[in-house]
Parts: sequence; C-alpha cells; structure tokens
Amino acid sequence: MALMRKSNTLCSRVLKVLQPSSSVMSPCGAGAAQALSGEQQTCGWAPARKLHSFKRPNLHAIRNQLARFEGGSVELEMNNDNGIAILTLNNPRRMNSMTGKMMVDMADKVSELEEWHEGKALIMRGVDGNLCTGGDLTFVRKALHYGEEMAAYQHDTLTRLLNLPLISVALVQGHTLGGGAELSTACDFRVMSSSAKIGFVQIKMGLSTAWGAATRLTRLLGRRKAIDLLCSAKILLPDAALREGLVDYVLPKICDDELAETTNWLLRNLCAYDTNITRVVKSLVVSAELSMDHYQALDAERKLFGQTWGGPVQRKMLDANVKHK
Ligand SMILES: CC[C@@H](C(=O)O)C(=O)SCCNC(=O)CCNC(=O)[C@H](O)C(C)(C)COP(=O)(O)OP(=O)(O)OC[C@H]1O[C@@H](n2cnc3c(N)ncnc32)[C@H](O)[C@@H]1OP(=O)(O)O
Repeated sequence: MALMRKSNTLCSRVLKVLQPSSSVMSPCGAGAAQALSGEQQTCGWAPARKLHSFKRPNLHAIRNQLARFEGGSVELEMNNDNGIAILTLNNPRRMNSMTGKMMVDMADKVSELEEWHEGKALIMRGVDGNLCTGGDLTFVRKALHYGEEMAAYQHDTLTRLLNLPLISVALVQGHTLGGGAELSTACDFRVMSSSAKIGFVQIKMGLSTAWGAATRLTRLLGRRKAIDLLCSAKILLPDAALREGLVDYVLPKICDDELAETTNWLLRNLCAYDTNITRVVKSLVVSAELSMDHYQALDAERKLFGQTWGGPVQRKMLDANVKHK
C-alpha cells in the first residue's frame, strides 16, 4: 500500500508536465511557492530524499538574508518561437561571481521557468565571456557565518533548475571556477568555449562544494572522477574536460557568436522534435534519476507513454510515413 501511494505521488508529479497549469514535477519545485510560506516542513526536498525526517530549511528567511548582499543580477529571456530560454549571470566587474542578491534572482527566474510551458530548452551563461567564478568573495567574506543556509538555498534553486522539463545547457566560457563549475553541473549538458577553463577549486579555498556539485558530479561522472576533480582542484582546458566527460561539446576556435552556436547545437541535436514530448522525455529521465525504486520509475514511464501513444503528434507522424534514413 505504502509503495503504491509513493508510486502514485511520483506519477502524479511527473504527469503534471503535460498540464498547462502545472508548476511541474520537481519536488523542490512545488517548492518555491511553498517554501516562501516560510513554514518549517518535513522534507520532500529532493537532495535529501533519503532523509525523510530532514527538516526543510526555512528558505523564505534565508532569502531575506541573502537579498541584503547586493550586487549583480540574473536575467532571463524566454523565446516562445524557438522554445529556448537564456539565463544570464550579470556581475561582470567580478567575473559574474554570485552575490546573495544574485542567488535570490536566480531562484526567482527558475520559478518563472517552472511556469513556462512553451519551452524546450535553457542555456545558462554569463556576460562578457566568463560563466562565473563562484561565490563573490566580497559576499563570501561577509557571510562566513551563513554557509549552511546559503547552501540550502542554492541546493533548492539548482535542484529545481536541474529538474525543469527543459533540456539545460551551461555555456562554459572564460573562467568557470569554484561555484561557477558547480552551477554548470546543474545543467544537463555543458558546451565549452575553446578558450575556457573549468575547475572545482573549492578545496584550495579550504572548502568543500557549497552548491551541491559533489552529489551531481558523482552522478554525472562516477565516484573516481568526482573525487579526482574535487580533490585535485585541477583546472581543465577543453580537450581534457571533453575527455573526462565533464563537457559535451567544444565550440570551434573561430566562432563569432558562441551563444548563437550553442543555440544551434541545441536546436540541431536535442530540440528537433515536438515540444511537449521533449518535455515529457526530459521529465521521465528526471523521475528515473530521482526515483528510489525501479518500479516507480517504470510506472511513471508507462503512464506518461500512455499519454503520447495515439496522440496528435504520433498520428501525424504515422500519416506522414516517416522513414528514418
Ligand atoms: C561560495 C561558493 C564556493 C563554492 O563553490 O564552494 C566558491 O565558489 S569558492 C571559489 C571562489 N572563487 C575564487 O576563489 C576565484 C578567485 N579569483 C581568481 O582566481 C581570479 O580572479 C581569476 C578568476 C582566475 C581571474 O584572474 P585574472 O584573469 O587575473 O583577473 P583578476 O583576478 O584581475 O579578476 C578581475 C576582477 O574580477 C574579480 N573577481 C574575479 N572573481 C571574483 C570572485 N569570485 N569574487 C569577487 N571578485 C572576483 C577580481 O577580484 C578582479 O577585480 P578587481 O580586483 O576589482 O580588478
């Protein structure tokens, strides 16, 4: 019974992807609004799914504290024509390192993306040729008493980002260091500029990862490579990053517009088909990854499949007699 209840909850969360009024499937995602109620709740909070008794942090209170550390912004453009959104970190004087205010901005933009039903994909990038050099050290110095709270806030935002029904890509440009490298792991894919450098340098700063990258990197690359990258603090050039499997595509050396090239890469490779079905497939992968139980994931997969089977897109393709040459 308990298993069935759990399974139904997961399915209903995933199924919401297809419903225009949905705030989507992320357990945290339901979250931003709930979280802002400021109530202490028992955790349905994704990063701590195993810790059922974990108390949900009071994200509303943390948000108010973080907002006081000003500087920079995070901006969002959503293009309904091609279905691609651009999330831009903007703190160029400090190489797009993140202040508390930028963390709050980013959480708000992720909430907007959770409500965007026309979207297929998302590109995260920074202005002026760097993705991000981690925490803004001016902010870090003033917030040394506030590490766990900041981490909880970022975990919530970045988990919601990772779980969006959009295919997400980090555009790794210039210096992508510390927390910047962490942000890139909150996307499904990483596209790297031929002149960029990426490194998890936290250990050199006397820190472990603040924004959830140890968890995500281990899932992405496995235990051995995650330990290597996190404990060596090595800074990787594109060839090595590609070889390690950390990045998926290195942009050509001669490239006038790296954002446009990344957009084309996405459109060519991952966004060629129907928007709703692309969102469903992304959500299935999220549900499979989040699921504690193989049968729950299959249950969700079967129910969602049932909504695409016999639907207008399939019928159109059958009528068109498509040949996959
Ligand atoms: C809290 C999150 C935590 C985590 O994930 O766990 C971290 O992110 S820890 C890592 C924090 N980041 C750093 O330690 C980066 C420190 N900066 C550098 O190593 C260098 O600045 C650089 C990124 C290698 C660039 O070097 P260079 O090309 O020589 O340029 P400058 O050093 O002159 O930088 C230009 C300008 O930008 C400022 N800057 C860059 N990064 C940060 C930052 N993270 N916080 C604040 N300011 C930053 C730098 O200070 C320069 O400003 P001015 O001195 O005013 O010119």
